[in-house]
Amino acid sequence: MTHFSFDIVGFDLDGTLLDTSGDLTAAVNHALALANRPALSVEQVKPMIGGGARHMLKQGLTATGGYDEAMLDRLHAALLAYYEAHICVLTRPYPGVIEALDALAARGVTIGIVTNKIERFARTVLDELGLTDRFACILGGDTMAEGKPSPMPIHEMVRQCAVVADAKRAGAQGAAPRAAFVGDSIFDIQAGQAAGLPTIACSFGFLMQPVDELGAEAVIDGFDALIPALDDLARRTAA
Ligand SMILES: O=C(O)COP(=O)(O)O
Ligand SMILES: [Mg+2]
Repeated sequence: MTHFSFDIVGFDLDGTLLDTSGDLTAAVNHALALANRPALSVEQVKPMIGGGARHMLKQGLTATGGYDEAMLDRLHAALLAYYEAHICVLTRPYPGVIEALDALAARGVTIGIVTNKIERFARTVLDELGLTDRFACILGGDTMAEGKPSPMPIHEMVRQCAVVADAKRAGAQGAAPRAAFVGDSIFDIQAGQAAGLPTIACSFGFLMQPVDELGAEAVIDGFDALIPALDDLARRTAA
């Protein structure tokens, strides 16, 4: 008999649930072109994603000749305007995401999102893909006073998901709901661990360094591995 013992699973968005690299690369290249910089490839941009759009643009400008703050402010605004207008052209869920979210829902697991994307943009992409209603909460980089790697938005995600999880587990009062966090960047793993959650790293995401160096409690190579990894992690981290 297997009891699925995480009540709450939090997910990062970019590079974890969704491959947003094509649309983010187009937005960076739009900003770089305004500064007469050469375009970057999707593979060059991927490791620049995960710390929010401004972080990504800084990296793009550094890779193509440097920047000053005034230039960064101007191009950041242009990047966001372009991205908002072209936010879901190439963006798709990774293979197996829908099936994995269905399986979690069937098990009564409450799921939330903590991304460093602007919350409004995260909601727009998820709306366009018809996924918004699956999540008990969607927290962006601008939702709380601090974004990942701060544990602040992870704590808030757990707090909001727990309200839903507790309502589902009406008979199981007393024990706090158990939560895990799934992400692709060092910011995700640091934020999750700082909030006291076991973490799972996605090897297919926008890695800033080799996945084994992230220090996550588990690694998955695809969404077909998510449920077994969560089951295993729940067993290993049971009190
Ligand atoms: O860098 C971003 O814009 C968002 O990245 P995240 O969804 O991986 O947190
Ligand atoms: Mg990410």
